[in-house]
Amino acid sequence: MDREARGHGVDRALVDIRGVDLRYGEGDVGMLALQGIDLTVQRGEFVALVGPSGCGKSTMLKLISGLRMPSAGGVLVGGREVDRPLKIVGMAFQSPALLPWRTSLSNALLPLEIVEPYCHTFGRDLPRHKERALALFQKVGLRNVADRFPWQLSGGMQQRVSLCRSLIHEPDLLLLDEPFGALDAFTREELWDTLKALWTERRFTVVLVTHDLTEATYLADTVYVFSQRPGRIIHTRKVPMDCRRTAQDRYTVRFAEEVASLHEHVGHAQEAEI
Ligand SMILES: Nc1ncnc2c1ncn2[C@@H]1O[C@H](COP(=O)(O)OP(=O)(O)OP(=O)(O)O)[C@@H](O)[C@H]1O
Repeated sequence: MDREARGHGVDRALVDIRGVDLRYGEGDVGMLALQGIDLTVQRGEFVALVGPSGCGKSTMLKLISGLRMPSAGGVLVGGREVDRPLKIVGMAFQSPALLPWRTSLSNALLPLEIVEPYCHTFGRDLPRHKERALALFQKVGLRNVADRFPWQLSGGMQQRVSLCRSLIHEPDLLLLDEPFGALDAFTREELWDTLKALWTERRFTVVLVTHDLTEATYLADTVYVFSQRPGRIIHTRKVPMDCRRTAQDRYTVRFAEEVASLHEHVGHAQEAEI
């Protein structure tokens, strides 16, 4: 497809997934996890992937980050075919997975120690990196925890450190796999606003996997609903920004209708034959 045919929108795409199938394993023991996926994420867009358990949402993140290659079709990130794990990606998961022997600050700095090009000058740039990490800590509501170890922090604090770690190298693309799934409702909602504020300020591109339709509606510009395995996109929903600007918007009829509509589509996905 030439540039004209792809149109202006696709030219701004950071992630462009075309006709992708992904199969785990070979032959009779192989299993088709994703089928015929076409999905474009624009630069600065916030996208959520929802759908039944096992429909291939996390597999989508593995494809985008280059941890898995498609069995058919192609994945472009920043206009380049993804053929190896990407460096421009930040990732956070349901488990914060912090290293217990490192302090919070040292955990947050980890990507700078191992990701190119930062790793080459890590020692020299450490004071500057620390300053940046502490500023990020402030932004996500972490105070006086830099020298504490993960086991001295609450789950919510650990997840905030994990969020800082995923953003410290200023990635273009943030991939989030149910990062708030294990938190209590109050902390989870606080972190939605933390993430929203960071995204509004920095406009990185986000792909969020979640089971929480309120979370998807509140945070994402576009929500993709996946079918049961093999995962296909069965519904694409643009969420109007004016119904999700502030936490109070979540209690409006308009917002509730958005969530209810998504719920219906996920319900159809769950009922559908495999
Ligand atoms: N490394 C792997 N090898 C074989 N099968 C796998 C592998 N990883 C995932 N699968 C299978 O692929 C399918 C999709 O898994 P995936 O984790 O992407 O789903 P998901 O939608 O993220 O699920 P959940 O919502 O439960 O986290 C599942 O059936 C899973 O068992």
